[in-house]
Amino acid sequence: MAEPISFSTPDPTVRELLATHPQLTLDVQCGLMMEGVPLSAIADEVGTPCWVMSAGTLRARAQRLSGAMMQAGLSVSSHFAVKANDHLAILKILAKAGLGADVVSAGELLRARRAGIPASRIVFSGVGKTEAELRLALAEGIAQVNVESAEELEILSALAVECRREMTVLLRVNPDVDAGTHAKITTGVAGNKFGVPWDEALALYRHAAGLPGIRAAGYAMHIGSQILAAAPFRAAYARLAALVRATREAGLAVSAVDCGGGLGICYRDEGEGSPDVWAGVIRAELGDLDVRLAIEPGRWIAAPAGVLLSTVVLRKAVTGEAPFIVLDAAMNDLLRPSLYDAWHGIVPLSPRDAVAAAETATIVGPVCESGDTFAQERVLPRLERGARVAVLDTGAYGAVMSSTYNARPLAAEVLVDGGRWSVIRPRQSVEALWAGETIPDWIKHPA
Ligand SMILES: Cc1ncc(COP(=O)(O)O)c(C=O)c1O
Ligand SMILES: N[C@@H](CCCC[NH3+])C(=O)O
Repeated sequence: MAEPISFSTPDPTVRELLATHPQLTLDVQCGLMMEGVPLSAIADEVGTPCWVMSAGTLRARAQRLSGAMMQAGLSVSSHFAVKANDHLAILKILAKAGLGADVVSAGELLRARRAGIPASRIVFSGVGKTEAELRLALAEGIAQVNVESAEELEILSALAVECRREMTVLLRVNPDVDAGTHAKITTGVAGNKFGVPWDEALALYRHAAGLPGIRAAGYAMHIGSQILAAAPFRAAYARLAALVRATREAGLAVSAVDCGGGLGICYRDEGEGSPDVWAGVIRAELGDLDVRLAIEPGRWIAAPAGVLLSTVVLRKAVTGEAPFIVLDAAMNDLLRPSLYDAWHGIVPLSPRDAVAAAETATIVGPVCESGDTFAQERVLPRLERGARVAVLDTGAYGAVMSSTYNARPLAAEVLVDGGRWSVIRPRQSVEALWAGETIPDWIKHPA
């Protein structure tokens, strides 16, 4: 019989991870804890797979970010990138912490409004806003639309005139700066679909300033996500500052600059993006422009606040190779490893989930895709059938990117807040999967 691993001296793979994840603690008896709540108790009651979010971590990180901006002497509006986590409870917590919303669809706009975020604190980004979405933005009277092309500008102007409204517009500029992140989440190099090429931006801004229904107020930028170094931000903001100065020299007013989001977190051992460094770069490059400054953080605030709980369905031995550990969570729940080869920490929930010393194993989901792999040949405490684990840093781009592929219902969602916790979205039923589907009569009853 294997000796249980002592959680008072946890396995080094677990210890190293938890050293960079202070939002989670380890209790000798109860195992992994979030805000004093044993995650195994949530798994017992709600079952797995199950997303768990920490309200306290969300609040602390939102405060840490705005504190860093203030410390740098900046007055910056923060608009949470709703795409990172659009649950109403999460948006409500962040709204109460003083954040507005950066939205990219009518659905996100309406979610933000539903969560109580005032229209005056909502900005609308995105490369392909439909006419219906722009009409909604005008009708709601949101703070600003970040326009991404000459074509969008014309459409918005015509709609604003038709609706007898005026919309504040920031032109999203593509600075052609490599954010040094994964190619699929890089948005600010030439060839990306996002924004207006920076050397064409002034001409378009001049045009915008003369269009009816449009109030050209400034420029926006977002160069990518999971950015850990200061250099890409510095290079991009320097281009933005030069553009603001050139625009003013051309006799046009500029009153606002939106710096985008993108600050990265520590998934493994890479260290996390520093809010102080980010604030310092904004201050150095844009601080003396006398403009309203804004940021659009998503991942940095929400990712470390969440975990995905899962159970080992079975161990599959492969002669001469690392065994497969098949979880009940899959790529339909957490897509990031399949889509970006993203690394997420995996930690046993309690001492009884990790009964033997570490081994090398490949952690997969049950979906019929070879890409449904959470971790390739990872050294982890040995996980037996029925063992439960937490997949870390899934509070951003986790539940929001889920699908029901392979007819797998959406997982339950739980919110922990101090000692309390509550299910904030029950597990989807199997029946709900086909609830909206109909079979035409001519197929049901062929003549
Ligand atoms: C326009 C825009 N703003 C903000 C964000 C948020 O980025 P992050 O979650 O990396 O902070 C994104 C996503 O990358 C985005 O596309
Ligand atoms: N979905 C990406 C981030 C993309 C951000 C959207 N521009 C991720 O999970 O890392």
